[in-house]
Amino acid sequence: MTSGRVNPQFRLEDQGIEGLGNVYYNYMEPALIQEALKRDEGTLGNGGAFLVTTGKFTGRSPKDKHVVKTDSVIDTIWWENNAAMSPEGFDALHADMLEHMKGKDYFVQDLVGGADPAHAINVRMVTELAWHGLFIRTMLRRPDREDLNDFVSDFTVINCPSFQADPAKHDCRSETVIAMNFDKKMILIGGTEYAGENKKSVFTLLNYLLPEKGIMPMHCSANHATGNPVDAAVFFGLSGTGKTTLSADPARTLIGDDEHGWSDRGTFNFEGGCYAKTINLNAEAEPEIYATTSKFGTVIENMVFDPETKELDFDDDSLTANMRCAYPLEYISNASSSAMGGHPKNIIMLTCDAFGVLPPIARLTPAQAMYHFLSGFTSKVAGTERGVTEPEPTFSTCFGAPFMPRRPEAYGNLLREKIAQHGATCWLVNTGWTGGAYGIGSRMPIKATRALLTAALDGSLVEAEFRKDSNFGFDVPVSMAGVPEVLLDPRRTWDDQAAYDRQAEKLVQMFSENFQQYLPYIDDDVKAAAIG
Ligand SMILES: Nc1ncnc2c1ncn2[C@@H]1O[C@H](COP(=O)(O)OP(=O)(O)O)[C@@H](O)[C@H]1O
Ligand SMILES: C=C(OP(=O)(O)O)C(=O)O
Ligand SMILES: [Mn+2]
Repeated sequence: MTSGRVNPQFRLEDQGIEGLGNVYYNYMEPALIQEALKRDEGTLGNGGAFLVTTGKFTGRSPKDKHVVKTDSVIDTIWWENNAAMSPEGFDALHADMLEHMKGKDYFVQDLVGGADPAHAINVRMVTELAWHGLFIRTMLRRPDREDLNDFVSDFTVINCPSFQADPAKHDCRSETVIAMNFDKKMILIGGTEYAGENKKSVFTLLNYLLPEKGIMPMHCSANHATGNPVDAAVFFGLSGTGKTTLSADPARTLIGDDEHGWSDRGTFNFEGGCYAKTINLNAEAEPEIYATTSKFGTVIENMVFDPETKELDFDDDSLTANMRCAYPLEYISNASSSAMGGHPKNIIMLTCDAFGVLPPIARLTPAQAMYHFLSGFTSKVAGTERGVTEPEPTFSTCFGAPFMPRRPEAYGNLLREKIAQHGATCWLVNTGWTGGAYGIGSRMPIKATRALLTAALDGSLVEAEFRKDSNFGFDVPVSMAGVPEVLLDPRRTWDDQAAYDRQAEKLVQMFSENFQQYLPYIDDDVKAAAIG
């Protein structure tokens, strides 16, 4: 049996996917929730939210992500960062997955990645779980119902959590697999229920496709001054650094919380929804995000709740610290309906410094911005990747290495050209530790980060007095209304200032060692901005 709305010329059979049980094409939210409940995939929460747990996998499995080594991509993929899979391994995986799918029900969502129609791609998501259908429908962009009648996908993603890969046969690392085949225009996901893999696969795909069109794909959130889309800002950052939290600013209009493109026309969201962390989510501090957790269709992943009242426990991280809610952009009252904005006037690079060395904000020259973008210094935050249980310092180039199929310079050079062309002001913002390293100090108060960002974005911060940081060479404001002055000078926040100096020296050394790999690829001005 098949039901729902689909292009009659582009059914699963037309893609060689046959022998399934029931196929549900483009079911809308209430119908997906009904099917998910029927299958006991989760439970209904307050306001019609849908609550699920994902078992063993509650974060991404970056080591299980593979790119298929076909001739057409052999010279463009950054193989040091992307595990290869042989075409033969992929074909075996594909065949075995299709066999495994036989007789089982599947959900198909025909969706769009990219809010700017000029640069959008059609993505068909085929999911074993009804709630994965609901998740990805929430997260990507939903075409008009009528447009489904002639929808043909550019790429197809099949997500089958009950499938277990065989490393010997499928040329992968474990039973969990995310395999991207750019020639066959297909992504196969197996052995994990963590919903984030769905959206980050599409992101990785766009990160591959868009640079060829001169579009800079960015792991960033974005917003603009309310009433003035031309005054846009982007916030780069690896998972857990504050993209979602800091872009939801009541004083500004939200463009998106995680993945954007920068074209000749300005910034555009790839997605139509947000995916926020709910750990310690607080109604006073984050009222808008908090409110989405009791709205219809919000997908709530791995949160502990009271079975009688369905009340959520925001402090209980016993399932994972990476508990999440996924909701459509419209659930944030000041979200942009077009999900587009102008060329970024300000570029923020968020870093979660677990060493407590970096200042809460620093102004970067364009060369320093390029240096920090390529370096991507930050921490992996607990729960976001399998095996990470406490903040783990890392250099994640482009602030999103796990999602970058091309070499870092491909993205770095595009960003650099665009910064030069549009005269963006760049900032490095530490949302990590202050008053000592992780274990001694504390996380930067969100209030201070917000106050500094507000001043950066409204133009008042550039007027402040700055000091040149002797370790890192960037400009740090000396004082700012609403922010305790001591906070601006991390050395003074430490009890033991000699210990600060030692830690800073160590970090400078780490930057310098990490950057060696980029020296052959960069210009002299960026070399001059290098640290150490
Ligand atoms: N100074 C700060 N700035 C931003 N986030 C902070 C700060 N201090 C603590 N946090 C917490 O860190 C987490 C940031 O996560 P999130 O905004 O989801 O990051 P991302 O979207 O980049 O993955 C949130 O749980 C937030 O409450
Ligand atoms: C969905 C994710 O992204 P982020 O934490 O950057 O929002 C993830 O890393 O799994
Ligand atoms: Mn986020």
